[in-house]
Amino acid sequence: MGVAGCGKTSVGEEMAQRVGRPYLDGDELHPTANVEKMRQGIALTDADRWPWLDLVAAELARDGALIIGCSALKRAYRDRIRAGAGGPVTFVHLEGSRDLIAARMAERAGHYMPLSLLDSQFAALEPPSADEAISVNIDQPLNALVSRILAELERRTG
Ligand SMILES: Nc1ncnc2c1ncn2[C@@H]1O[C@H](COP(=O)(O)OP(=O)(O)OP(=O)(O)O)[C@@H](O)[C@H]1O
Ligand SMILES: O=C(O)[C@H](O)[C@@H](O)[C@H](O)[C@H](O)CO
Repeated sequence: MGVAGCGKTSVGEEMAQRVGRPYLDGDELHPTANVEKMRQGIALTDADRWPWLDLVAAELARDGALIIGCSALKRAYRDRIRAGAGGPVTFVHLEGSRDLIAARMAERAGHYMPLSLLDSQFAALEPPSADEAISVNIDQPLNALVSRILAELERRTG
């Protein structure tokens, strides 16, 4: 979880490869209207996000081993996913500064999400506390970042 451009896809795909689990990008579950809104530089509302969050939860209910990338910016969104998943969900927050994420988004080509929406992403973000999620700083190479997450998951779940 985390704001646009924080690394959900990159980290999720790398984690999936390392642990041999499937990865699904939450972006693929957005209704077309949501994608069109974002493409036009209009931030999603709660009403836009609820049906999408329910699809994310349904995927987790279908496969509890799934690694899924989802912004899950607000506490209520995470609660909705937990409730719909019907089993334990571990959130990993990819934390980074606005400047670092803006720089990475500016370099990324071919994505519908415009840099202009980044401030609205940070405005909506309710960072999870330590008892709600694992938080990792994204200012490190991808491999190190994924190793840190896997070590923390191992420490928590054994
Ligand atoms: N640890 C890292 N170090 C350097 N670059 C990174 C790292 N993680 C991701 N990136 C780069 O940052 C950009 C954003 O990453 P990515 O697309 O994975 O983020 P995202 O959270 O999935 O974005 P969105 O939610 O907008 O789809 C990409 O160009 C990616 O290659
Ligand atoms: O909740 C939201 O506003 C959206 O999910 C966005 O975060 C994007 O889907 C994603 O991050 C792509 O950039």
